[in-house]
Amino acid sequence: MINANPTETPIFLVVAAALIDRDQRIFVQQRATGKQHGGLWEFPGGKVEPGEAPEVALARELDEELGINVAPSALRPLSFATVSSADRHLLLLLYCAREWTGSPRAISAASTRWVHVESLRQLAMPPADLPLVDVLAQELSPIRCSSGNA
Ligand SMILES: Nc1nc2c([nH]c(=O)n2[C@H]2C[C@H](O)[C@@H](COP(=O)(O)OP(=O)(O)OP(=O)(O)O)O2)c(=O)[nH]1
Repeated sequence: MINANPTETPIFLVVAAALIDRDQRIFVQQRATGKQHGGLWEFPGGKVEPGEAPEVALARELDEELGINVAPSALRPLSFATVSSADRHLLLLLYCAREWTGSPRAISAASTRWVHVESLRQLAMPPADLPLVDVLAQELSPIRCSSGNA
């Protein structure tokens, strides 16, 4: 049951990125078994630490999880989703990025894939991600999430 007392239910702020390559494919990774939502596919990212700016947190997570360097200024806000449970309100901020240095590789994830947005719908993802995939599909047709190099 969702806690009705707002003072007792913290916001759990998570940032994630849709990395988009020149073929309009999106990078996703499979969460390791043993973690919450283990085995499901997600956008790379993670928790915002206290005092951290969201874009800085996301750049840090992309470095830690994928070994790539993304300038916080290259992260463009795309959409957000919320999922409330008894102990927290998950607030998931989705950004997109088309520019980074390095090649994304699985450092902590079980597996990784580059997929077109229509194929994203075939993958099992956490509930918060489902509306975000719809927004991503809208953004990619026609291309609105561009940085001029696509
Ligand atoms: N990164 C990411 N997390 C997501 C997505 N969708 C979704 O519900 N989540 C949830 C799953 C987790 O409850 C939370 C992220 O927490 P996490 O534990 O993976 O974050 P983290 O990398 O900072 O954690 P840690 O393993 O370093 O402790 O957000 C998504 O697309 N990407």
